[in-house]
Amino acid sequence: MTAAGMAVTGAWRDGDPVGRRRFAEIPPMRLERGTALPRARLAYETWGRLNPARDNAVLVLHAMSGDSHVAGDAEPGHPGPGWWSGVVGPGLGIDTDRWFVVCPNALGGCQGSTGPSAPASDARPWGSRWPALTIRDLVAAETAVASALGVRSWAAVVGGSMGGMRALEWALSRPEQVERAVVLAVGAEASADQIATCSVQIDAIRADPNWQAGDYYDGPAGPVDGMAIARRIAHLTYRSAMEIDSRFGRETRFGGDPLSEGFAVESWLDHVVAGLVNRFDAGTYVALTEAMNTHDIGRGRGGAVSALSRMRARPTIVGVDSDRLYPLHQQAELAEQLGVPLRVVRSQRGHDGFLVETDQVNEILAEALR
Ligand SMILES: CC(=O)SCCNC(=O)CCNC(=O)[C@H](O)C(C)(C)COP(=O)(O)OP(=O)(O)OC[C@H]1O[C@@H](n2cnc3c(N)ncnc32)[C@H](O)[C@@H]1OP(=O)(O)O
Ligand SMILES: N[C@@H](CCO)C(=O)O
Repeated sequence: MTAAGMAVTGAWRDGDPVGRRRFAEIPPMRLERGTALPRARLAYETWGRLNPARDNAVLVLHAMSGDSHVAGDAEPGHPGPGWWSGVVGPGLGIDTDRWFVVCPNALGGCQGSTGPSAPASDARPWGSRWPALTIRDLVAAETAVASALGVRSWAAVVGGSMGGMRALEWALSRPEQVERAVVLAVGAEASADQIATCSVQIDAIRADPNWQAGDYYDGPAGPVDGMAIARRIAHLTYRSAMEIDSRFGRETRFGGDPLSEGFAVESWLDHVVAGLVNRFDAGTYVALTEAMNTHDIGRGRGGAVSALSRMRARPTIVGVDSDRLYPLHQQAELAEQLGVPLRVVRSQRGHDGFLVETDQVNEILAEALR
């Protein structure tokens, strides 16, 4: 299970290939907890064209480990294809022949946006000095991208999981700027179960001696073992027990003796976790996971029901029937409170169903954007 030999941080660094990323400067901002964030930027990518009326812009928001590369092939700076390349593109659910699609890397991220691995004013990584964020801070930062592009309002804000948290917050905090909100695989607030699951992941990273209180960037090794454990925990919550059991059963690593070589499911976890650890920064993992724990659309708004009653955007609420992390009843409650039908993705793939069930997601998105 050792992650020895992995990179200290998978964060994007100045000098790495920029690819199609562009950058929006964020003016100094006051974070929700009162801390000042002096200077920051968001990396973003766009597809399609903003029309002369500037009314065809769609903001797509990624989940915790995603980035700005929502569509297209692998390219310099992005070793894999876009994380929703089956959903965003010409003729797809978010049709880039019609829509001007914008996808920013979240504040606190590690793929070009300012986050713990990025240089602070003294040119050293923020590390332990990085301020705690809320989901509302992420949304406040994203307004800089709209300003940079001259987008006054979004025809739609679309996101799943942590992206869905931000889509909800965009619609509630800036109602005049969001015409449609498409919210997938999330609820109105982080539940105790979700907070607990996130907290043990943070604990695993912080318990790694190479975490160094968040100031590991100059050291020989980052907290790769802690992050590998965190991602194992997370990945299991992203998939369903039914899928894992039916895919792997008691199959062994190499088809031989289970008493000597262990199980195929362990080898799968090793593989998917190594991918994440190599491309992602532990400081960002902690910062964004903590931000997800703050998710609560009702905070300061008289509770979730009161908040939702003020929604002006046309909502589409989508859940995955086998999601054990953000279970379907949470989307059912959102849909009921908003008075819209719940859209259900049928899948064995659990929470990740919103990423992989592209046919169903395309159909729902095409309808939501019609
Ligand atoms: C909205 C967002 O922004 S999220 C951002 C995108 N998310 C991520 O990138 C998170 C990490 N990735 C994932 O969670 C997943 O890859 C998904 C959800 C995107 C796609 O899931 P799937 O295609 O079902 O991948 P799955 O979990 O089956 O893993 C397949 C990999 O495991 C490997 N694998 C399968 N069985 C085994 C095994 N027994 N031993 C070792 N490796 C195995 C496959 O070869 C494949 O490898 P590859 O990805 O290098 O080609
Ligand atoms: N697999 C996705 C789902 C999280 O919601 C991710 O890693 O971001």
